[in-house]
Amino acid sequence: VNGALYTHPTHLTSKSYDYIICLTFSRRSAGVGGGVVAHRLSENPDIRILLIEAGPSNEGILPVQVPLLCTSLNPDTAYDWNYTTTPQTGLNGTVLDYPRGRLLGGSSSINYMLWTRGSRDDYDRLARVSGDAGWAWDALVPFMKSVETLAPAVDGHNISGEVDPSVHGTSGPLTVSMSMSVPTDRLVIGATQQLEEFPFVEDMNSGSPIGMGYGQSSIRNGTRDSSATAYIQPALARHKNLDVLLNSHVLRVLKTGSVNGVPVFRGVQFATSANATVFTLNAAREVILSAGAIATPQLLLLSGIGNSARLKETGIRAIVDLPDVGQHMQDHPLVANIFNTSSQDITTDDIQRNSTLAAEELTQWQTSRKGFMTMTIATQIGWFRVRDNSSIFARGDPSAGPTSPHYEMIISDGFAASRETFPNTGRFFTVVTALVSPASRGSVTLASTNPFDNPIVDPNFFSAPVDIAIMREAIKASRRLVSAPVFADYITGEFPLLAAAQTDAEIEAYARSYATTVLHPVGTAAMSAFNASNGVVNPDLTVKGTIGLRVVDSSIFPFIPAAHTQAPTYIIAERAASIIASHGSVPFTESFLPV
Ligand SMILES: Cc1cc2nc3c(=O)[nH]c(=O)nc-3n(C[C@H](O)[C@H](O)[C@H](O)COP(=O)(O)OP(=O)(O)OC[C@H]3O[C@@H](n4cnc5c(N)ncnc54)[C@H](O)[C@@H]3O)c2cc1C
Repeated sequence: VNGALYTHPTHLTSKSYDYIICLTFSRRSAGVGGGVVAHRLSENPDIRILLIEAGPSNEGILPVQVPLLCTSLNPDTAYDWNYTTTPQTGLNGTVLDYPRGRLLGGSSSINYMLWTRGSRDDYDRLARVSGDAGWAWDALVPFMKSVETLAPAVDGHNISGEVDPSVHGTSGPLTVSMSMSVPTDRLVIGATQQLEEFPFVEDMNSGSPIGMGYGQSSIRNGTRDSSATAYIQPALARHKNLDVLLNSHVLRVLKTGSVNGVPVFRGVQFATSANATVFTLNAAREVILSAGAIATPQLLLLSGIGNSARLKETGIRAIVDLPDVGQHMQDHPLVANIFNTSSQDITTDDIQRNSTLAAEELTQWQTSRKGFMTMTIATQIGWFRVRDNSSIFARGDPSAGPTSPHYEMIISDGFAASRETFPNTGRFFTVVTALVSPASRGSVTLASTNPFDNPIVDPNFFSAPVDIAIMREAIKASRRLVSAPVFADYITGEFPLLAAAQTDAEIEAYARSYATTVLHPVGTAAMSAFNASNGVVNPDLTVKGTIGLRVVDSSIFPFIPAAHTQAPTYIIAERAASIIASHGSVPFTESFLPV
């Protein structure tokens, strides 16, 4: 009993599907959002599901499997959409690479695997904004747990006190595990005991993340776990009602009729390349867009769903006037603060420089799934708030509430900067500071009506004054962290770029010169209440003003969670799958009206 994986549209043996998922629908489908939904829906043998992915399979690609090789998957690779941003005014006009995964599993097949859910207040705000109590933290805990199986650390070290098993799942499809131990663990945790400002947090996935704690990652047995490996492939192996079509680029969704004047969108157009044959399929029940926060708004706009006036200017027939499509984009900017060290231990810096050592580590990974290759980019992660009465909040505090941080520290036992040159000698310690509750808003808009042209991506970093002010405070905090007595013999100085930034103005200039993105776009198809005049999707994730069309991916967050965004996306996709499968009390039934 198994589903089928097709590599070309002409190979499809069926033309009849209840649900067509244009990647990311989670649990037995592709991308994070798409994979989860496909997996869950395929548990019902009475419905047929087709998942369409633009990219190739995730299988047999070594850097996709080996955690430490994750950074080699972008930019400009065959598995990356290779988007770039507009020149960022807040970053002195810099154009940033903007990777997104283009293979089965989507960005979860190329990401850095950090596993963070966000805070209680993040989800309670989502519930408030959407008017649906089902999106609140307490209501979502069962879905959070249903994603995960918590596993022991890859090196077998005792993880008691590093994670709270009671907040985790024990039988979900995706494995969450702790990294191997490294010598700097003792220093970072020591600093939490010496400096009140940086308390230790046993488990940052409990809803109250404030503090510094051990990082958790989507890694199973030293190998990347993704929506492809955890959701799609197991569903294909178990259920014959799921088909996956690879190498097929969805061009747009099509209006297939209307009910009482409401347009029905159950058609999907796709092609293998720009000049190839265009195929069309209709879903009996729904089309689910799970193409991620860049491609989902692009597909909606190409389908005539967006700001009607602007669509007409572009030459696209406007069908549904939803001005918020592609607007309100949010992302997390980061600055990598590098410190020189006196380290006498082998670190990832040595592996980066020494190809013989790297080859030995890879051999060790291949034979035993142990060693440095099982590590991702962080050992510890910290989540902190600027004090509430700070003058930088004169125009309001952008965080979701007291359990939500303003900034994050990602600790790396090595040189972890993408916009600075890796020196030939020396060992380093990096405190990446990321702005996790930003007030800036950007956009995704069409560059042309050609679905194969990349859209215009503008995260608009640091356009809100409070954002650069929080980043400045975060950078200062990184200095205070490494000034803890426990680091005295270890940190020997600051990397020159950081060292030169001393006054507030210099620190802000340093941030604008060296900031890049954590790659967490959201908000471009934002959820709002059923009766709201703004927003793109309803609380059940159906697209407003349509029948038969839903979005399940990271674009639906109206506010960016103060977290790395894969876990939040798996979580919303789990609930979405449950809403779809149960046809709940929500007005989902409209989607079943005959066309
Ligand atoms: C390099 C990188 C590192 C990251 N690191 C982390 C991390 O450590 N921790 C974390 O929590 N998050 C991380 N993220 C973010 C995280 O991976 C995303 O938030 C998450 O994958 C979003 O899921 P999604 O379903 O919205 O979109 P995606 O996972 O991007 O899936 C979208 C899917 O749709 C497909 N698609 C797009 N357009 C079309 C089309 N027209 N036709 C057919 N298919 C299409 C894509 O190929 C892809 O498979 C990282 C992201 C990147 C890119």
